[in-house]
Amino acid sequence: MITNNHGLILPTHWRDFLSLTKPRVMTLVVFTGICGLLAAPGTIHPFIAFVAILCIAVGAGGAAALNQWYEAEIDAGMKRTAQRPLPAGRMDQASARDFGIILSAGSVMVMGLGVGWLAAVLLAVSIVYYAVVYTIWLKPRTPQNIVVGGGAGAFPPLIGWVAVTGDVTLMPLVLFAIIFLWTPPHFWALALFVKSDYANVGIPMMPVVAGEMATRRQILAYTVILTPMALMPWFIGGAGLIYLSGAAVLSLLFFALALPVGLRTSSPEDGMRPEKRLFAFSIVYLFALFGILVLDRLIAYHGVLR
Ligand code: HEM
Ligand SMILES: CC(C)=CCC/C(C)=C/CC/C(C)=C/COP(=O)(O)OP(=O)(O)O
Repeated sequence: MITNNHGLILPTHWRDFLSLTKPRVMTLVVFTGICGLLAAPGTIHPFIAFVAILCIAVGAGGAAALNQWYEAEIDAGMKRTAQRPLPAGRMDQASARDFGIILSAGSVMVMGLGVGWLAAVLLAVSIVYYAVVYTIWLKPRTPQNIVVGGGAGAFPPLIGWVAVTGDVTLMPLVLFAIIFLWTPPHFWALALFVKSDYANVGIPMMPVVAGEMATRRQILAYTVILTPMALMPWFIGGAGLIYLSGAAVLSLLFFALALPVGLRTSSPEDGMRPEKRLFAFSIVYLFALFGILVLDRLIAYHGVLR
């Protein structure tokens, strides 16, 4: 039992600590980290690989806890986030902050000592990027917050890759760029249907500041440039034809779903179904794209399925 900021005694369940790590969102973060690790050329002891992935998961969770510690008041004002442990009063701020610091610092230390210091530095950069650069600096200030801030979520495959190879080459930078360009359509599709939430708490998300139409055009623009980047692993010789075909089909589908969202000219009255569909598919897209990359690489490196 702990006392929250309103002086109330409320039980903090272990599940509240788990939810501070945003486990559902982080599944994709961790998955792309695993894929970066599996797609990298080279070998890594399975136990060290496990430690590397655990550190990415724990570090991302720590950064998410720090994000929620800093944003407790904002979260209280939005329907989507009001039931989180801090705004709902199930946890005090110091516990969330300390939990976030311990997970963040612990994951970087273990990564450095157990896996390698380049991977640890990249993990530290991504944590600071999400918890400080995005959350504290960009998010409350500019509608470009998620364009720049999205870089934080693009680090995991790079970290996974570096855990194996120990250095940064073109291929993991392309994987970084894919997630970087994927983030705007992913988030702005959602922002279009939760726009009023962000407006209520004064967060300058793109649909709030530039309007719905400008956001729609930008979703389309990022989807268009995402496509060549998604195919890039094949062009630079980092992936084979299995990946190329999968990436082409997925990108075509993504574009087909972004088109009705991007080309709308009037305020929709269909419950924002195309926007919801695009948001849902954005998640399937990234899971599938990275999954196919791993399949392609496992076949190339080890002749799996041969
Ligand atoms: C600055 C960049 C990003 C922003 C602002 C953003 C925002 C959001 C928001 C608001 C949600 C709704 C779910 C929730 O309430 O937490 C969501 C869902 C999700 N995001 Fe993102 N996201 C970003 C980048 C990413 C990245 C880089 C990944 C993974 C690579 C990711 C993976 C997911 C997943 C898997 C979900 C679905 C979670 C569920 O099923 O509830 N997001 N995102
Ligand atoms: C390894 C490492 C540190 C990875 C970081 C991963 C990362 C930056 C993921 C971004 C995904 C995310 C939870 C965005 C939510 O934005 P928000 O916090 O603005 O959403 P909210 O409104 O739901 O709080």
